[in-house]
Amino acid sequence: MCGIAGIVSSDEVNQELYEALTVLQHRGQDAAGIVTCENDRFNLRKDSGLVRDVFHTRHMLNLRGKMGISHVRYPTAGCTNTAEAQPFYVNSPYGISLAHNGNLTNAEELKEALFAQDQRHINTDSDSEVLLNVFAHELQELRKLRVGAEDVFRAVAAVHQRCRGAYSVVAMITGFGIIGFRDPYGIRPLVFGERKTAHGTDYMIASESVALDVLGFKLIRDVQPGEAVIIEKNGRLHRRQCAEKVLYSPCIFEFVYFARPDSIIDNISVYKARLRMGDKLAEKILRLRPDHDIDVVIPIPDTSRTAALQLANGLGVKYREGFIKNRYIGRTFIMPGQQLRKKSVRQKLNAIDLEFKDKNVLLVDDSIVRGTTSTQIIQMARDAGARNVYFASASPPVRYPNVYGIDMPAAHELIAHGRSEQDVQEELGADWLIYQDLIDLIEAVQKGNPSIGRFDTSCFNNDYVTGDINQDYLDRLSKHRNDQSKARRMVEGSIIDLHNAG
Ligand SMILES: O=P(O)(O)OC[C@H]1O[C@H](OP(=O)(O)OP(=O)(O)O)[C@H](O)[C@@H]1O
Ligand SMILES: NC(=O)CC[C@H](N)C(=O)O
Ligand SMILES: [Mg+2]
Repeated sequence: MCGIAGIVSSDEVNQELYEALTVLQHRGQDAAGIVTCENDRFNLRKDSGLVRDVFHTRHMLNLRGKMGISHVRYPTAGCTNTAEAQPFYVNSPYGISLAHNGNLTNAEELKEALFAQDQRHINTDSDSEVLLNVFAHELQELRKLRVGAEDVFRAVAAVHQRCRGAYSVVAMITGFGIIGFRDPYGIRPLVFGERKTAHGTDYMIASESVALDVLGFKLIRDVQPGEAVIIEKNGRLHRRQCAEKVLYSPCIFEFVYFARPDSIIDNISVYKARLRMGDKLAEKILRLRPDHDIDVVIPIPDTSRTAALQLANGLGVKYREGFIKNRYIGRTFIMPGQQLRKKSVRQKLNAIDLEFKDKNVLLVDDSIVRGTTSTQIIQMARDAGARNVYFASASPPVRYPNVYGIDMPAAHELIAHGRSEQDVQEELGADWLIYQDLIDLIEAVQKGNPSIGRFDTSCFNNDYVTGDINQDYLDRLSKHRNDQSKARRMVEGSIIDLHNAG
C-alpha cells in the first residue's frame, strides 16, 4: 500500500505535501518523495526511509512551487531500492511526474509493448514507471503542442484500456496542473477536497481524507472508479468519467487494516466499520459459547483497538490495554523481510503482566496474515501468566495472495493457506481461535455505504474482482516476489531521473 497526495494552491506547497506524507506514513514506510513545479520546472526530492529522514531543511528549501505531488512507498513490485522511490518522471511530452498506489497485473506485457511498439525505455522493475510511460505515450499520441483538459481525459481513457489491476494515481504536468484518477474498480482509495482562502480556492487530492483534515481541506468526495479529476494551476477544476465500464469494488482490507480509523473513504467511516466488526465478532462468540469464561479483552495495538473495544462492550467483559506499544516502532506487517518483521514485534509490544496473571484472556487483532504477530503475542501472554489464551481476528482467514497493492504475493507465506481454522489454532498455540465470518465483515463495511455492491475480498475467498487473475500469474508472482527472492534483489540502485536533491 502506498500513500499519495497532490496540492494546487495559491501559496507554496512544500510544507503541506510533507505534512500530508507524515499523516499517510502508515501506508508506506520504505521510501518517500515530493515533486513540486515552479515556472515550468520540476523540483524533486525522494529517497529510501521514513518521511522524517528523507527531507531535511536543504531539501525543503529546494522544493519551491505552488503545485506538487508526493508519495510514501510500500513496494509491491520491483524492490526497495531508491531508484524505485516515487514520484517518477518522464521529460516527454510536456514533463510529467506521477505517484501511484496499487499494483498493475499486466505490467510485464505493458513493459514489452512500451519498448517494442511505443519506443519507450523502462529503467526499473517498478510497475508505476510502466504506468507513467503508458500515460505519457497516450498523451504524446495526441500530438498537441500545449496540453488541455480534454487531452488529459483522453489519455486517462486510454490508460484504462491498456492497464489492468489497481491504480490510484496523482500526476502533474509542467505548466498545466495536477490530475487524480482511479482504476475502473476503485480498488485503492482516492479522495479530493477544497480549502477557501483569501486568494481563491486551493485543491488537494489524497489517498485518505485524514490528510485533507489535517491540512484544513474540506472533503468534497471520493474520486469515482474510472474518473479523472484535473486541477489546473490556476485553480480550475474539471472532472470526467473516463472508463467505459465501471464496477465499484474497493479493497476490503483497507477497512480492516490499512486506512487510518479517522479517515472516510468510499464514503464509509473506517472507524465505524471497525466498530461494527467488533459487534459482529461479539455476536459470533456469544453464539458459539454463550457461557464463555473470558475474563478480559486485550487488543493488540494498534489497529485492532477500535474493534476490540466494541467487542468487549458486546460481551460485557472488561477491556484492558495489556500490551504497550513502543511509539517509535512502525507497522511491522509492511516492513520488508520476515526477519525484520519478527524482530520488530517484540520491540514494538510489551505485556503488563498483571492484566494476564491467572486470567482467561481474549486477545484481539484486526487480521492474522503471516502469523508473525499472533504467534509471538500468544507466547507473551502465556509468559505473563495467562490461564487460557483465546484469540479473535476481526477478519476471516487470509488464505490467498493479494495482487492489488498489498505485498502478500506468495500463498505459502500465509499462515492460513491450506489450513483449517483448527490447524491455524494449533499452529499459533491458542486455546481457542475465532475468526470473523466473511459475510459479517462485508456487512460491517457495507453498512456505511450500501450503494457499494461489491468489495475486493480476494485474499479471503480467492475471488479477484478484475476477473483476469489465473494460476499462472499467481505462480509467477509467488516465484518472483516471495521473501527469499526479494532479499536477493535488495541492491542499491542509482536514480536515472530528474536531478534529485541529495
Ligand atoms: O499476521 P501478521 O503477518 O503478523 O500480520 C497481521 C498483523 O500486522 C498488522 O500490525 P502492524 O504491526 O503492521 O500495524 P498496527 O500497529 O497498525 O497494528 C496487523 O494489525 C496485525 O497485527
Ligand atoms: N503498495 C503500493 O501501492 C505500491 C505501488 C507500486 N506498485 C510500487 O511498488 O511502488
Ligand atoms: Mg497490528
